[in-house]
Parts: sequence; C-alpha cells; structure tokens
Amino acid sequence: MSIIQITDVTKVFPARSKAETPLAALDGVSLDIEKGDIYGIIGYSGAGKSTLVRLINALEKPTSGSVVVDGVEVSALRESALRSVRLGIGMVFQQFNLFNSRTVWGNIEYPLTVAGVPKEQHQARISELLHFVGLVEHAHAYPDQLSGGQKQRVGIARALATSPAILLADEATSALDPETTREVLTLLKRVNEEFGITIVVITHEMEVIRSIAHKVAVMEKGRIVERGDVFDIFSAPVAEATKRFVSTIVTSVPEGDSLDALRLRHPGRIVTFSFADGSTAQSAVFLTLGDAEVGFELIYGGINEVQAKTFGHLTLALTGDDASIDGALARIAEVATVTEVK
Ligand SMILES: Nc1ncnc2c1ncn2[C@@H]1O[C@H](COP(=O)(O)OP(=O)(O)OP(=O)(O)O)[C@@H](O)[C@H]1O
Repeated sequence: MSIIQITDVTKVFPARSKAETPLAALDGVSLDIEKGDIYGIIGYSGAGKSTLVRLINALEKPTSGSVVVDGVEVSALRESALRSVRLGIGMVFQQFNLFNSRTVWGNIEYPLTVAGVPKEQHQARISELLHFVGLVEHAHAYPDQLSGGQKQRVGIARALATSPAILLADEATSALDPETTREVLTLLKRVNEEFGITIVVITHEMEVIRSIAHKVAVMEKGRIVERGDVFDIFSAPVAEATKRFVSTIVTSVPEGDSLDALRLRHPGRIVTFSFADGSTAQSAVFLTLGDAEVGFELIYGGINEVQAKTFGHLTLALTGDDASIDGALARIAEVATVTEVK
C-alpha cells in the first residue's frame, strides 16, 4: 500500500530577477512509496530533492499535480489542516537543527509540547527514546557538548517523539565522518525495522543508498531518470546519471586513465563479464575459458554485495587465438553479460 503518492508534480519557482526565466525545480515527477519501505532519492545539487521533500511535508505546494500522504491529499489542504499531517511526518536534517539553549531532554520534549501531549506522559516517552538512541547518560547535556553523531541521534529521537508514520531524512549523514555515518544509518535501519516507519532518505551519496535503502529514485534536473530496487539499480544501471552514481562505489568496465594503463600492460583482448547472481556464473566463465584453452588474467573489477545479494564485474585479459576466444565468449554470453572493452 502506498503511503506517499506523488502524481505528475511540477513545481515552478518564479524568476529571481528579470534576466532569469522561471525555474521548474520539479518537472512531471510521479513517485509511489510503499508503507514500510526505506526509499532513497539521490541526485546532484539542484536536482530537486529538497523541493520534493518539502512537498511531502507540505512546506511547499505543487504548481500542478497531486501529493497524497497517508491517504490525505496534502497539496489541497489549508494551512490549518496541515498541522495534523505534519505531526505524522518526522524530519531529520543535515545540520541537526537542534535548539542549542535546550538540553537533549528539552530538545526531545519540544515536539511533544507542540503536539499537546499531556505533560505527565513526557517523561516515559523521552526516556524510551533516549534508550532507543543510546543517549541516556547525555539527557542533560547541551548540543554543543555532543559529537556530530550524538547530535544526529538527538535529531532522530526528536523526530520520532510523536510516533510519526513517515521519517524524512534530508542529507542526514552528509555532515558526518564515515564511521559516524555508519552508526546513524544503522540507527535509521532500526527505526524502520523496529517501528515499521517508512523512511525517505535524500542523499547525494550512493553508499547511503547501498547501506539502507530498499528502493531508489535517481533525480536529475527536476525529473526522475531511473528508479527501482536497489540491487537492480546497482547491478544494471541504465541512465547515464545512475551509472555515474553507481561508479562512485562499484568498479565496472574500465574507462579513461584506468583503461589506458591496462592497455599498456595487456595488448590483447580485454573483456568484462558482469553477473547479477554471484558464484555460479563466475565459475562457468572460468570453466568455459579453460575448456576453450583461452588464457586469462583478472586485471580489474570485483564482486559487490547489496541487500545480501552479490553481483560483479570482472575484467579479464584474454590470450589465445581469436576463434577460440569468440567461441568461448558466445557460450559465456548465455550466463553473464559480456562487454569487450575497446
Ligand atoms: N524557494 C526557491 N526559489 C527559487 N528557486 C528555488 C527555490 N527552492 C529551490 N529552488 C531551485 O530549485 C532547484 C532545485 O533545488 P533543490 O534544493 O530542490 O535541489 P536539491 O537536489 O535538493 O539540491 P541541494 O542538494 O543542493 O539542496 C535549484 O535550482 C534551486 O535553486
């Protein structure tokens, strides 16, 4: 069941000066997010990711199209009716957005007060959240006494205070080092698994998508250029923008300087074999080459794991006569994608 349904949404911002033309930050975007999913939205700066998030929590209205959240058409609601919709959506930010004048406890209490939760219920809820994010000992610390990772854990506890059905994480780990990023992503995964909260993760880092997302949409210039299950997108990206993102963490076919360097060392035929189902296809490649008396050396690539499934791109330098190589490649093409590197 969809919990967020965005249909043919366009968002045009007025020109900032007479010299400029109005800008379509979103241009015909449709996106369905299922309840309980972790959905990643990736794109470079200016792709329209934040605008999309601001439409989901109704901080912006679309120029055209509709945004339905948990069965409510938020794009049509008046400001007064939006309050209850926003209570069902938690938000985590890159710069944490904590109140520096309030303690950890006070920061987590704030949304409870705003939502009108009776005071006598605050203590139990805050204490539960502090345990969940592992900050019980820091309850009375102020944000500037905390590390970045601890601040983000407060941000997550605060976002969960009113038990939202949806959590929007806008570049939540972009200000953190890799180790702390892993901790925060693990926490977000627990939020999803233990509470069944749907999470929308906005990022420009493919590693964030690989670590926690089930599905991903790739945005470029206000449009979604590709979407799908994270494993499919990583193992066989189609759009150019997707390929660029995937190549930041997956070595596939060698190109540019890497290819030039390989060519110098291996003047013969260079072929990349790509598989999406791990070891069976790999052994078939090696056995077929051996049977055809084609020599091979692994020179580039590797095996990757996404969502507990493996895929790989292995580039081999082949030696032998062309007819044997061609025969072997034709047989291998039945179990793996074969790309001759030119
Ligand atoms: N309030 C606004 N007025 C005018 N233009 C805007 C406004 N908000 C966003 N834009 C423009 O819309 C486009 C998309 O911006 P958006 O912030 O959604 O992209 P993004 O993918 O989130 O990028 P970033 O990661 O840099 O935030 C950009 O060109 C931006 O300058």
